[in-house]
Amino acid sequence: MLTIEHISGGYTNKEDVVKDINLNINKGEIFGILGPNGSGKSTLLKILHAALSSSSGRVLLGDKDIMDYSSKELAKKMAVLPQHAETAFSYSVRQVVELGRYPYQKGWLGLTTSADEEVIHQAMQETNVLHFAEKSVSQLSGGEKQRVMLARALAQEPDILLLDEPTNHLDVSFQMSLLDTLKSWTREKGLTVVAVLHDLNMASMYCHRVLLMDKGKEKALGPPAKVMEGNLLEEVYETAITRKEHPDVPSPLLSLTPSKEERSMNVLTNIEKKTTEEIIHLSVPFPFKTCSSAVIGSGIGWASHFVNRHVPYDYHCDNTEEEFRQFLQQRDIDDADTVGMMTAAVLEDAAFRRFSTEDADLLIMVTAGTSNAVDAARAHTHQSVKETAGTINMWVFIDGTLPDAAFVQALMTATEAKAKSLADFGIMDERTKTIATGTSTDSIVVAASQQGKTHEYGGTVTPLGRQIGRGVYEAVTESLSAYFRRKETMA
Ligand SMILES: Nc1ncnc2c1ncn2[C@@H]1O[C@H](COP(=O)(O)OP(=O)(O)OP(=O)(O)O)[C@@H](O)[C@H]1O
Repeated sequence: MLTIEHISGGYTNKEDVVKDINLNINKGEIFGILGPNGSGKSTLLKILHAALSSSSGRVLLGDKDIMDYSSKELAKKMAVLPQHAETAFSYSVRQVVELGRYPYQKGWLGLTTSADEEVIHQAMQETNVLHFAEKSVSQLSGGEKQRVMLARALAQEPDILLLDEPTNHLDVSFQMSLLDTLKSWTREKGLTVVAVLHDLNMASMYCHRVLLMDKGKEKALGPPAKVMEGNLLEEVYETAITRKEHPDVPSPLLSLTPSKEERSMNVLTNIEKKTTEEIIHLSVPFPFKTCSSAVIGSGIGWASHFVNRHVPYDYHCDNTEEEFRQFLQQRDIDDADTVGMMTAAVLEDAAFRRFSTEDADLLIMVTAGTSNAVDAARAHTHQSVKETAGTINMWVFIDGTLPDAAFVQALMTATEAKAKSLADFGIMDERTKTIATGTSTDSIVVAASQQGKTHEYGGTVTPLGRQIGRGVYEAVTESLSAYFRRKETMA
């Protein structure tokens, strides 16, 4: 629909600002133009709608060069929402939107027909500006003005909508609703949208394809999943950008990383530890990145407090998480900054391991009880029973930087080491009469300072994994020994 053939251009004869851009934009596509400040995005957009002529190359709309269209003809095909939309301040919202119909009006009087009125009404409805249609544009907020200008562009009934940073005055809710609306117009009306966007995540979520510009040239072109590669973006934007995957849709999610403050040395040696009959509470001086199955703070997150709470065997609560949050709040522990677990094991029997070697700097804590011992391989053969709070809880703190894969590998290594300890004790799943691999309510957190040494991997034979495997095995074994001793004494 829009063919851009080797376009170069700029503002003076000296140097082109846009250099040799060559691409096609398809009907019904949302096409994003990305790039740092001054990379030529707005200039390219101006060339696309003939507001600026190119020094070489050409832009075809259909089969025809855009320079061969009259301005009225072009305005019927293409509407533009510029970066700094000039508004006639004494005009009402309705009058501004009416200006969008000028390409269709005949004669210098420019009378609007009832068909025009209908289009104007619809454009105002779709941009949600109808309720202030009679208000002066000068009385509107930046975001409201933006919507009015969009309504004016829509009133042109264009095939292509060119937008220069359309979301820059809009709050997140309006940004999403604008882009959702544009997306539905591309599907329902076959509208084509070309938008300069600064927000990489919006571009990732809404654009079919993006052009990443750098110093006037194409740096990358294609679907967001291909173009939005962390290293490429870091190179172009000269800033630390991390790519993750969006939790709900298959689009990359880009996050910026502020420069990190100087952190404390020997953080695991100076960790604050408080143990009572009721809780083990460890605090680190700054939040650690956590990957956990705990009651509080499960999943991936950040936490500075780690709580292992003793509860009776018959502990029962309909809303365990809520009750636990209240428990923490009553003790002045910030529940939003905590990974919290429960156990029926006696906290005095907790086992700690601390290794600070060239390979890794880590601290491990384990409490263990085996009343719900289960063989994971055969659990399917018996009905689940009511779980009591007998549990193996494991904390693995690492002073180091772990990518996500290393977190997952560390979890695997720790779990395997725990299972080995149970096997060495010959702990049985009472229902299947086979060796148990854990208990049905076990919990784990791997917490990393995300400073200093990077551990790319945490598998069993990696430098980090070896220490985790050894430490967890030893700590589970020590804690289980104490548990059995206690049981024997009580018997
Ligand atoms: N009217 C103008 N006259 C002369 N030079 C201009 C003009 N407009 C822009 N430029 C220059 O052209 C270059 C590209 O500007 P352009 O506005 O296209 O960048 P951009 O990628 O849209 O930037 P931003 O993200 O800051 O909006 C810049 O160096 C800018 O100074």
